[in-house]
Amino acid sequence: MQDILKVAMPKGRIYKPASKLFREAGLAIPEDMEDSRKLIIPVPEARMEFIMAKPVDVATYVEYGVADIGIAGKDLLMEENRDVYELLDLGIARCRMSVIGLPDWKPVLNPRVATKYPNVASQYFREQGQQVEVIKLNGSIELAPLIGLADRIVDMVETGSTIRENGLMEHEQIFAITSRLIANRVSYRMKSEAIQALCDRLQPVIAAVASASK
Ligand SMILES: Nc1ncnc2c1ncn2[C@@H]1O[C@H](COP(=O)(O)OP(=O)(O)OP(=O)(O)O)[C@@H](O)[C@H]1O
Ligand SMILES: O=P(O)(O)OC[C@H]1O[C@H](OP(=O)(O)OP(=O)(O)O)[C@H](O)[C@@H]1O
Repeated sequence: MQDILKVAMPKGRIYKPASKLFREAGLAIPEDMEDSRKLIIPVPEARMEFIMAKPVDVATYVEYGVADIGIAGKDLLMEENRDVYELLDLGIARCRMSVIGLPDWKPVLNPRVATKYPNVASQYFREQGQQVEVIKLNGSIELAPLIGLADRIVDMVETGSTIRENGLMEHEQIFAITSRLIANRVSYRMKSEAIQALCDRLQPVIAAVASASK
């Protein structure tokens, strides 16, 4: 009998494009899965079980093997550095990680940097040879330079409207972000057939979406 795959599915921003990708790959995933309050959703037709997760927790579930595979943004994979396999770049939820500040920002000694991504920010400035004080925030990061909490921020930019509407400027781009399909290391071996079959179904859909957006 074929294995049932446990999939950690991020709620929120990534959910729609990810579930669309799965459906286009021929997997019978209900469209309204996210609307319900149910957290574990079996989809026997697709031989899958979906675990509806907070995006930041997906890689944790996959590392610990309570989910065989999952979908996570590259931003969180870089920040969390979980021990998981990255199988596919799904090409969805595109944005970038950037250093942002006021347009008239001037270099200061030991600047304060506010971010949701303290590991990413520390590593970036370390590699730049700059000493900074990193302040961890959980949202509305763009507030920090406006209210004098930080000199700069490290945050995501997608359309650029948040920085524009707050009179901020993108100073440097650190890396590009898309969502990735990740797998637990043991599941990757034990359920290799089911995981490979899923990748084989997803790959042409990802390629078609990429070429349509060129
Ligand atoms: N404009 C964007 N801002 C933030 N994340 C984005 C953006 N565009 C795509 N993403 C991707 O979506 C993921 C975040 O999704 P989402 O905003 O739903 O979760 P969240 O950060 O936990 O949300 P919140 O804490 O606001 O509820 C990121 O990890 C990133 O990969
Ligand atoms: O370039 P844009 O299209 O404006 O998108 C970028 C914004 O989106 C994210 O915030 P989010 O909406 O997740 O809210 P948050 O402030 O609670 O993190 C991110 O932290 C930026 O603030």
